[in-house]
Amino acid sequence: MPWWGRERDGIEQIQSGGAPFGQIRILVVGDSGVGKTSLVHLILKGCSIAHPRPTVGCAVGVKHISYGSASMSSNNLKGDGENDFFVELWDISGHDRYKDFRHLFYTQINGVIFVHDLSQRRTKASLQNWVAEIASTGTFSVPLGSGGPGGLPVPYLIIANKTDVSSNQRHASSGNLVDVARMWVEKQGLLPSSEELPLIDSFPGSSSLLAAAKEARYDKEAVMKFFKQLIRRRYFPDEQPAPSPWHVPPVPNSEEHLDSQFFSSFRVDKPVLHSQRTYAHSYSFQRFSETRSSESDSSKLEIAEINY
Ligand SMILES: Nc1nc2c(ncn2[C@@H]2O[C@H](COP(=O)(O)OP(=O)(O)OP(=O)(O)O)[C@@H](O)[C@H]2O)c(=O)[nH]1
Repeated sequence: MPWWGRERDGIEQIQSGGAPFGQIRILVVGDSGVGKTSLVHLILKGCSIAHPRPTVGCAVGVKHISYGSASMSSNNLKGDGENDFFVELWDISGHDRYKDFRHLFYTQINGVIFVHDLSQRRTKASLQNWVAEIASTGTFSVPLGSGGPGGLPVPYLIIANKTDVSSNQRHASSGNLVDVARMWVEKQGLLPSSEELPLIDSFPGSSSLLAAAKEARYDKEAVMKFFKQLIRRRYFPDEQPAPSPWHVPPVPNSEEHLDSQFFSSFRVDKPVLHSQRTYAHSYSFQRFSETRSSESDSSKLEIAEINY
């Protein structure tokens, strides 16, 4: 079958004219007001949003990125080994009024970005509730075989926001989180040297995500790596890095475990993106329903599966 006619796991057919090769879906969740919409706007547009409105239900933004794969090098449209993908960012309202039906948006998830507000400690603690809610009601694309922390079977990223209004908390808590995150990646052998890993203690100085965006000096590389990892997992599983021989410490439901996924540096990337629209559509995909004995399986999650 010719490459442009191949369909696998929802891959969109490629047509001459630049239709995307495929798409991945990422939920952006966290309590109301932590800054999810601001973050999505920043990722999509490369600039801050002055007065974000509270999200009604869910808003979907789409980022268009290129991904290069060895298997595409000889037959891709561009001829340069890269093809285009859509990254859907599903910005879920954190307001309680949507609690009863927001699970309708948890369909065919490839990854999750959790956002919390450093000035509101409870927003970090409540990430566990978000994990549990998504794990128990969501359907997942390319789920991890053994389940993940809290039963969440897809890779995730945690972003701490509002460092400007909580510089004390930031310094008290995030430094060692970044160390742990760096250690993870280095042990994975994913990066030849730590210089290539943009894991710094949040934004430079005491600036916030918004301030950093205003000054156009935020580092988005970690987020882009996350996106590309999800593309690879879905469309090029044969190109996954070799599994790591070591595992996540057995703390699947603890805050510390979530902390260890704290990647918070950003850098400006060319804003290619574009559409943001209100989404009020529910799908009826098959639910992911793998049976797992969560505690033991979760504790053995391969780092390679959930890290960059
Ligand atoms: N000081 C500061 N304020 C921020 C930052 N990020 C977002 N905000 C503000 O926080 C408020 C809430 O931001 P949103 O992006 O709407 O938060 P949300 O998580 O999408 O909220 P919901 O739609 O209710 O779930 C807005 O007034 C933002 O301007 C930041 O880094 N620092």
